[in-house]
Amino acid sequence: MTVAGMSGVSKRYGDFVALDDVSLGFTENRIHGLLGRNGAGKTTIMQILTGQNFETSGNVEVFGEHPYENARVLRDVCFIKESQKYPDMFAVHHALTAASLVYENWDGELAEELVEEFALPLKRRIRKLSRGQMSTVGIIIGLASRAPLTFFDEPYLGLDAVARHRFYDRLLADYAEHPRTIVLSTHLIDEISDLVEHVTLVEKGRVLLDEDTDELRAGTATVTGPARAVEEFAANHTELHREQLGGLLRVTLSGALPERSPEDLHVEPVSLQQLVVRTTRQATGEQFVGATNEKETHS
Ligand SMILES: Nc1ncnc2c1ncn2[C@@H]1O[C@H](COP(=O)(O)OP(=O)(O)OP(=O)(O)O)[C@@H](O)[C@H]1O
Repeated sequence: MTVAGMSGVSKRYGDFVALDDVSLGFTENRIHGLLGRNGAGKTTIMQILTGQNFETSGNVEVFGEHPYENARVLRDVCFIKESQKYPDMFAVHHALTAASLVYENWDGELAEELVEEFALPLKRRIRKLSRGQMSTVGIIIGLASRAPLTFFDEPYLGLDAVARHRFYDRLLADYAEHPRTIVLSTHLIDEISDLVEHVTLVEKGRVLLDEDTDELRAGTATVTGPARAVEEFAANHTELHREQLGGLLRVTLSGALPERSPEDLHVEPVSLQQLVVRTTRQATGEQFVGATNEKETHS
């Protein structure tokens, strides 16, 4: 069941089109990855779904209703973002107390455990916190709120790799015990590729991919071999990427791939990071020649 979605949504700021006919849905009790380059429109999508912004046209529904100024909907929604503002005098414990009053599923014990685990100074004023500590406040609120619909918009800024992985582990463990709908927007695709069950990729205000992670992986492969054999295999598939390696050709393909491939071809899975980069390049018509120009991280 879709708990939050939009269909045919556009968002304009003056002449600028931030969202262009976007249709997507976030399914109940799933971890979703909302991916895309800087300025793609991810935050705008999350703002609209959390009633903090308004679509120019199209339909938006969260728990069956429009979220804007809708207390009934918004009490079940938690939006964690880097730019969260707190009153000047607020210390960390004030922020946690405020959150405990807002979210009816708030788990105070979990919040306490996380404060200890992330070594967060409870009495320190929020404006004195380091960037990573600020992110930790958001992560703790996002997890302990147990809101049926939780958005994390790049929740890790300033956090070191150990703390980020602690967050992913905690998120997964808590989600296993208390399933809910979680939308994670991030640029660190490799780090979350085993976490997200569904991927929505946006680019320049349009949706490029909206698919379950398993299906995406199953429907994509990199095929390497003698050029003619690869060309034959590649016919009738969408080509995301092509590299010539001397006499060999390597292509990344998407679409229903045959279960068996000819013996002279080497077929490898594609990481989510590669898939996202290649799909985005293909959609934007960016051409990269040869392997040396590839600045991708491989997982
Ligand atoms: N209030 C505004 N007025 C004008 N343009 C805006 C406004 N808010 C956002 N935009 C533009 O809309 C586009 C989408 O922005 P958005 O913040 O949704 O991107 P994003 O995918 O979250 O990017 P990032 O990964 O860099 O955070 C950007 O080009 C941004 O500059």
